[in-house]
Amino acid sequence: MELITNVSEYERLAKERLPKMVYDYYASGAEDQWTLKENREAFSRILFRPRILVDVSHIDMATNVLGFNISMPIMIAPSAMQKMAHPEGELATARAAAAAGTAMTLSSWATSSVEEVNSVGPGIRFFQLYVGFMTNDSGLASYVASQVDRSLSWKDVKWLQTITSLPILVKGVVTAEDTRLAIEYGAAGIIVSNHGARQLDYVPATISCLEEVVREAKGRLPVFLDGGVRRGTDVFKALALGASGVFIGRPVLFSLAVDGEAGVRKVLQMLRDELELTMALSGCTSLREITRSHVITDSDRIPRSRL
Ligand SMILES: Cc1cc2nc3c(=O)[nH]c(=O)nc-3n(C[C@H](O)[C@H](O)[C@H](O)COP(=O)(O)O)c2cc1C
Repeated sequence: MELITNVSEYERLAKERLPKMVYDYYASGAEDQWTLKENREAFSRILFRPRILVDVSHIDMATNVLGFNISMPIMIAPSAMQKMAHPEGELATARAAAAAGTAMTLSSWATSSVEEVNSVGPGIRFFQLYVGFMTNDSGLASYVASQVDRSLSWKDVKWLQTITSLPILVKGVVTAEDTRLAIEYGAAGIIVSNHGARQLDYVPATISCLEEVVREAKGRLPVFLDGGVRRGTDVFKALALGASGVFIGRPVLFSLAVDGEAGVRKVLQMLRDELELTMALSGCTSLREITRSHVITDSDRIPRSRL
């Protein structure tokens, strides 16, 4: 096995190993793939304003999501059909997430059932009811998945609350308008996501939409982000712009394809190590200490006279 030193290397290795059709299904984005590229590039335009001479000998990355303690603010997004990447599919992902002490999400198009995934042992798991909605219960999720279809609307967020007391996260919010609606319809949290740039091309990168959503949310509900997170520095940037945590998608599929459970464990460990280093070099000892003033974005660079 080649020595792997960063998350993106798994994509290259997965490309060599996977049937072309499977690789293309995992890797591609919609149409011109502008948003796919932008999800990464927008991160690279955000720069740091590090602080020095802070005692960073102890760094705490633990956090709490909807009442669940997790070891770090990095979780696993739902992605369909993981058995095309590795025979153990979602079960390997569940084991790796549990070992890392973080949460995973089971896609509504998973190749393992809720019961199978739960049988690997305890772990923090979100279950997707349909693209856009997730809850954190097991038994109910499969029931609800069979009830909802493409006519899903905001009213269904309310309806879901009549059949479960579990918190519902709404995924795919990228505007202030939808943030307002998510709050109005009782969402417990929001995931800023463009579904890995696989749906509408030419939507902005998720990291570029994050502040608009965070500003509108005003702390009334937690805001998470996914899309293009490949480095610990990306995680730090998302937290600095107000995210409560991030989810990763393709890195899980690619590392699963290359090395199964061990690959996914390694991805989580590398991101954890990189986030820890970024915090140390920025002068932050806990997630709370990561603030907006630790980064500079495109919008900060627009001269005041033009605003
Ligand atoms: C092959 C593939 C399948 C996916 N399937 C689902 C899915 O079933 N449900 C869903 O909400 N999101 C799905 N997603 C989107 C991911 O949950 C996540 O939003 C996205 O991959 C994050 O971006 P990243 O891959 O750049 O990390 C899928 C993504 C990929 C790459």
